[in-house]
Amino acid sequence: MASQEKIGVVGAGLMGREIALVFALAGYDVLLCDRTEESLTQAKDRLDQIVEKGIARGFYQAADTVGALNRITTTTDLGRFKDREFVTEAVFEREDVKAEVFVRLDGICAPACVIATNTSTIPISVLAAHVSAARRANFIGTHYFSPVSRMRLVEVMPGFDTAPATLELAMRLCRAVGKTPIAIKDVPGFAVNRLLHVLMIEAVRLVEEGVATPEDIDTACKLGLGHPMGPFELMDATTSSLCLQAQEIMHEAYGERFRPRPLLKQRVRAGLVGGRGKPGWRTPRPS
Ligand SMILES: C[C@H](O)CC(=O)SCCNC(=O)CCNC(=O)[C@H](O)C(C)(C)COP(=O)(O)OP(=O)(O)OC[C@H]1O[C@@H](n2cnc3c(N)ncnc32)[C@H](O)[C@@H]1OP(=O)(O)O
Repeated sequence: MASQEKIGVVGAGLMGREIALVFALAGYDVLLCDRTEESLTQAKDRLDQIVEKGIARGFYQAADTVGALNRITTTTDLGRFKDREFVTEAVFEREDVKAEVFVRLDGICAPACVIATNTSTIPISVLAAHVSAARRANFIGTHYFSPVSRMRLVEVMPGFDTAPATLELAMRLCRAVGKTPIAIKDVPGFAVNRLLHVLMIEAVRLVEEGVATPEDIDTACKLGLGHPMGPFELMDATTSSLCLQAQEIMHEAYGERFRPRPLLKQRVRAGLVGGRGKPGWRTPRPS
């Protein structure tokens, strides 16, 4: 078998840790970096849970998962990325936070290393401006969907200066880890988030107008449209704060049709954002 690329993932949160897992399950050697040992331990615990559940449900063979988990090395030292050949950034969805990571990676990684970003809304060419002109040929967007271990789509976006070989490599690696990549033009929100947030904004508007409850709207989407989860369950799973951020970026880019609803803004300011253990639209406040 031809030697596989050495993979790096920066950010061990909801997306990064599972991106690391899918590469490791496909046999790749993965280095996963985050700022603190605590977040790395949390990530490993969560991956253990995902794998355990996956084995019980017949998605994975127990023997394969032991090897896969062993193929993920964790570190808080980005300096160790100098031997990596394909690095995916999956840190907080803010340009300044991502920019800091790109500047550092650009200085550490070999010239041939490809840097991919898992941004969901920020244009790739805007993020590519934070690496050197030479690196921009090796810079690309690969947008995974949550939960990454289960969702098969990856949107792949070349920026203005991305080389065709970088696009080919990204598409090949996505397929090698069992995903279905689609090549998308580099616009804010790409394709999926533009579709998703139109639905989410209208769902919140229905609640504001008292037309239906979040629970009934989720039921409507599941039983009437065949969606696996309703928009409020999905906002809770991905967090309302991340949804608001995405809508703000797309509102700035496209105007009125993505203006975040006042109720969503108010709930985020009140801390009702969802996510694990936090109250959301459908997850109750602790009594
Ligand atoms: C934010 C980004 O830019 C864009 C996005 O990622 S948008 C999100 C797109 N994702 C979706 O629409 C996923 C919708 N969900 C599904 O299709 C189904 O739940 C599924 C196929 C993932 C799993 O189905 P199924 O196995 O029947 O459900 P279930 O076992 O209950 O769910 C698996 C786990 O994934 C979690 N989950 C489901 N969707 C999630 C999501 N979008 N984000 C985070 N967690 C999610 C569930 O809470 C559950 O967690 P647990 O293992 O701790 O209990």
